[in-house]
Amino acid sequence: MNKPPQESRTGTARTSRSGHAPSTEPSDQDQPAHSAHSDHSAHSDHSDHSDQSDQSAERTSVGLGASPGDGATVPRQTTRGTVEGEDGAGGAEMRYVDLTGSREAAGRSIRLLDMARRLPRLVRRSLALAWRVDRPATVGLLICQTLSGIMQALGLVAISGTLTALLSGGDVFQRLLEAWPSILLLAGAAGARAVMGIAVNWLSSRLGPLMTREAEQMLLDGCTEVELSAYDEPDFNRDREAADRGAQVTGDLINEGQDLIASAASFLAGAVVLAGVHPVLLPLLVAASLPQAISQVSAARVRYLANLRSNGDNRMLSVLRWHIYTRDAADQIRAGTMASFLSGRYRRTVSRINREDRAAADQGARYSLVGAVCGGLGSAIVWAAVVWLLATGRISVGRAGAAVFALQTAGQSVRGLVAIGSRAVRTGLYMDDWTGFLDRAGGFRMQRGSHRPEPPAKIEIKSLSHRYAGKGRNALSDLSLTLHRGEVTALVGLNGSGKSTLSKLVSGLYLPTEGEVLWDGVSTRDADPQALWQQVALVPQDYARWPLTARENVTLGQPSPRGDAAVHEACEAAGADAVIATLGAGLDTLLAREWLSGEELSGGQWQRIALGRAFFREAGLLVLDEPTANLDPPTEYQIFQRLRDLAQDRVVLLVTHRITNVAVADRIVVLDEGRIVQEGTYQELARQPGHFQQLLSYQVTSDTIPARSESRQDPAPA
Ligand SMILES: Nc1ncnc2c1ncn2[C@@H]1O[C@H](COP(=O)(O)OP(=O)(O)OP(=O)(O)O)[C@@H](O)[C@H]1O
Repeated sequence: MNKPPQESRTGTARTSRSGHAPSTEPSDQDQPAHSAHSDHSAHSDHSDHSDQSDQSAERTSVGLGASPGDGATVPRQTTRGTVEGEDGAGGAEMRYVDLTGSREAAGRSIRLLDMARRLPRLVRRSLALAWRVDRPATVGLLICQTLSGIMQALGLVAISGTLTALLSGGDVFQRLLEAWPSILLLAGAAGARAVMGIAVNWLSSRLGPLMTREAEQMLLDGCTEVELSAYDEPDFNRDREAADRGAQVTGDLINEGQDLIASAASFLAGAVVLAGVHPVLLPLLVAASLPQAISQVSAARVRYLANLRSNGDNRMLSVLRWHIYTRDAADQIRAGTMASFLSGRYRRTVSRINREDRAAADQGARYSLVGAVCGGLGSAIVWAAVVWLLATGRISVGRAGAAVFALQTAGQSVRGLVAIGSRAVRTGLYMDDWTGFLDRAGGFRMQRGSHRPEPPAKIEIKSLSHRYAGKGRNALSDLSLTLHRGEVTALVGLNGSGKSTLSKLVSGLYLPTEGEVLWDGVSTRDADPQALWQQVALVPQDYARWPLTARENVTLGQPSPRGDAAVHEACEAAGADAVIATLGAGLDTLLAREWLSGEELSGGQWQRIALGRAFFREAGLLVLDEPTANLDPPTEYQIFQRLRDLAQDRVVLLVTHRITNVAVADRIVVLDEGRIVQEGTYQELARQPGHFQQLLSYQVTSDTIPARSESRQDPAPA
């Protein structure tokens, strides 16, 4: 089955076989909501939002997430330590590697103190990113937020002043006269706060998406800077997925940050008023809010951990969705009558997630209930204290009124602080994954030399061995070979003998685990990778089908100074000119059928475009890995005829199973189990007993296949 995209949301990295990154799957429905918060004191919706945010973060990351092909998928030990067999066939169901170990530990550390410790770092980090994407908006947001906080504090002081004046004894007119400055202040502060609120919303809804996109961009840039071998490492894939999820939620931090500041401001205002009424009230309020705060943090932790546990399943859902929704496998799902099998697996995965969610919801509700009961008792104590202070004449009626307002405001803000704080800390855990990945690029950042190679005259492979990450045996062992400019070298051998691996090592895509690949005497380790790849034209077995125009598919976005003339020349050499001629808008045609005005090509037509791509590139090394697998015989013939011309000023490495075609090569290298077992010209090897002769003997020709009339046992004539 075709691979799901590596980057389904952004559609940027490796593409599926069709090369069409699913532009909408699963992005739209799963995008974290960057909702503008119109009322900072309305905390009741936060937990919902945070849950959605967690869920969506999980799902969106999946799109980007590992494909079955990138090493991240293995039958998985479940949390109970067994391999689950739920596919109805008695076998182990494919599950993503449990990626949650270290993160689960981190999640368990969400405690009140830990939260308090992390918050300043989080605010700093989100401000730094905001500063990076839009400085004026960041400054504006900070100013408006601070002013809004001050207005809130002033409003509360004004309420207190108004109540004290109105509820004091004496003449009503006199009381009103005393109260009006406070009323004026109250109205002014409320008006100013409303305006600031609008400005804050405007600026944060401007900043949030910018921050998320910048975080994504930084992640994409980070990914292009890593060694190709990183993709073979489960750790890298795990960290990259986690980082992607982190990038998704960076924009949320701006909302969380502003909610935190708003809550802190209203708490401060309430605290100032309360402290003015009587010194015992504030500590009493904080103590009374503590149980509820602890229960909220506990509930948040339970939700976070449940999300972590469902990580792998969410990823699997995304992969299944990709295969079920998109056109890539639609024919095979139908012809293979797989629909009920796939949707059954989807349903089972969903029910596992539902189980986790339900358990978390039940547990969270239990915590909340205990918190609410304790909070209720705490409130009763605080209110009793106010009544007692009033009854014993320790505070006046006016002050008691002010205390009531202040208590409500401060109490609500303490709860808000804790709720938003726990959400922000969860966001911060995701963001840690993002920053950690960027700092280390998953530990695989390319660190090669600075030598800028010219088109190579000679590529020497010296005592080279290569072993892929996590593999118990070498893909290539102790291999030595020299490739020359002007020569076509063909690599032949059985499946898995190491041909593609060798071509990737020669191209500098991989660095050998032992030995060297020397381009004119300089190791690929010491060359600037970008400069080296400028000299590589590669047609891999699985070439990308970019959802770009035909022109861009050939130029790869790097046009020649000769313009379209060079594109047409390359296309002609690859037999792609005939393909271009059939396209509605010629080179401007978008090669993506699902997209508006796009056109779809056949497998062989795509292969011609991929070859045109390689011929267009003015590179010193041409690597063709099974370049004609999908071509019709005339085009295949044309390509092999062209190869000799192309080899005149470059090194050509050809990987093919079509043994009869390798006659075009100057030299044939036969690989078996990662070792060179034969080397020579076609004529030499064809005469020599050995692997090549065996391979040659399997080529289907009219001589080797018995004719139908000979093989058929015709009934004897009557
Ligand atoms: N990315 C990878 N990670 C781990 N192992 C790999 C990877 N790519 C290839 N291998 C392994 O390396 C060995 C050589 O693979 P390679 O693709 O080079 O063979 P090949 O000769 O090109 O095969 P084919 O003729 O089927 O294309 C195989 O055992 C394969 O499983």
